[in-house]
Amino acid sequence: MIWKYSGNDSKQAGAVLMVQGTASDVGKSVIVTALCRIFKQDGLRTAPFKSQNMALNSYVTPDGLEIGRAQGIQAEACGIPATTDMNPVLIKPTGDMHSQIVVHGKPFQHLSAVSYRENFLPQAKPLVMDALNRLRANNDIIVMEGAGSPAEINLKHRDIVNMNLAGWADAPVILVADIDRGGVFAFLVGTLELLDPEEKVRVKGFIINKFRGDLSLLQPGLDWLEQKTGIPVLGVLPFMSDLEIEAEDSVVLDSHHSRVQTGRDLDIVIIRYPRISNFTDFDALAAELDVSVRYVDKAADLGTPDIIILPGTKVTIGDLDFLRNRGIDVAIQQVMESSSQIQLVGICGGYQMLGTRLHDPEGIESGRPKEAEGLGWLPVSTIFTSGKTTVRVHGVTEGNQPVTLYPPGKRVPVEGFEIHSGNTVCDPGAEVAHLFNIKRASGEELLEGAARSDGRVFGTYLHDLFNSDEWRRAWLDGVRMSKGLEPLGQTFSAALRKEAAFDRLAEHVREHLDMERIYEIAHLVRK
Ligand SMILES: NC(=O)CC[C@H](N)C(=O)O
Repeated sequence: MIWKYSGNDSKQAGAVLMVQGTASDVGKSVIVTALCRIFKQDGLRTAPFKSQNMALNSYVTPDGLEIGRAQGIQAEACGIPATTDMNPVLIKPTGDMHSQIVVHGKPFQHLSAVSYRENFLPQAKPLVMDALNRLRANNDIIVMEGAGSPAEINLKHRDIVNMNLAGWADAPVILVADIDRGGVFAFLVGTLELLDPEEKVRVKGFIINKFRGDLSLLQPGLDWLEQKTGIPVLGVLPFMSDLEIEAEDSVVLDSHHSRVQTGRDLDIVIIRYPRISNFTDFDALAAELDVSVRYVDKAADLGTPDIIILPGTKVTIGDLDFLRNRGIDVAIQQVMESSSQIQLVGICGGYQMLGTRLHDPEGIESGRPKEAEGLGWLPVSTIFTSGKTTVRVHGVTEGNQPVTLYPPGKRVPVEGFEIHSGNTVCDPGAEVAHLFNIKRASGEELLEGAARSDGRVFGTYLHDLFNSDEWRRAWLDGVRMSKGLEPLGQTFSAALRKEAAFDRLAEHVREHLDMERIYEIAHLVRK
């Protein structure tokens, strides 16, 4: 079936449809992901767009630029390579009311919240509109996503991501509310109440998300809502507990991700510091049937895991202070001494922490020059410089690494991406075994990562590493064998699992939303 955009500027452009929410975490990005997959399934060239994203969870585009993770994943749901046009402005909070502002995939400036609002935002309209218009020129529909709530009356006049943007793009808006947290009618009616009349008329439908219960009990409320507002409810989406779609924001770690699974053979602890980056790196581990993953931010909760992982962090020295203030460094030391089987792993910022020293003479990470001693598990040091490496990589395991990590002599393929300002080198006179022989998408080849000779401690810059199926299983099986357990030998394909999750999500959303009406709202007509 062929759909055609019949809107005002239909000659040169694709359709636009915008999803906004009554609050953060109501499920906007998952609904955008679902719509992206549905439109793609229906044969439309589809792209996601979020003008400005605030997140520490990043995605590296095939051309080596950084955008918000959610837009990268949504591009995958659309079946297209991600570009920075899909998220031209990324705000990465570094703490102290400051953020690194990433524009079209490259660090632009470190700005305070006030200076971002007063100096950056007034100039940002052409930047975001050019990006959107490029996407429209090459696609049949752009699924746009708002941020937070469009009714933050104190912020509205400088808005570039909610109703102002909808106005510039003449985009119809669907407003999503989360019924699970309660107050759904007040959220919807209250949001409309706080919009200006010309903003209000942009709202063409509601979606009630995360519903658990009996629809017949909700129906009178929905009828009332439609009557009161004159805006249709496009559907009620039942709560989906096993989404298996990467979450956008680490607030989800407060809920389902931190739930403790028990009775699994391998217990993995991920240290959760305040500026954890790319926490979705560990989703594939959590999906292994013999693994439980726990996020821990207190020394007392460490227990005696089989593997401790220090994940990536936006601010390595700051989060290292956090870890020390909470005694987590000492607790890790004690756990490591309690058994010779436990492994300690660092990813990116976590790898940097495992070393002996961290130098930030220019204040790249937090705006102030800093120096710190590392945890001292690996004889490597890190220096932060203004150049930021953002690149996809692929490679194989190095031949000479400690045999405890993999079957000796076997080269196992790995892939992932790097996002860091720090550069890590071996300390003078020391020796480490490298983990991987990698090739960056930029062409450079290098030996990456470092392992202690007994293989119990290792660190790498590679995010997304655990989605390398054969490597993930070989490593976990090595840990199993060190515990006297049989290797499983079998695993799943993380890539196929992701595809299946997109399709399952799309099916769920199709079943419960009035898609015909949504096509109409987007001015898409069958030809
Ligand atoms: N992604 C990360 O963990 C980044 C680590 C560190 N903040 C750096 O920029 O080098």
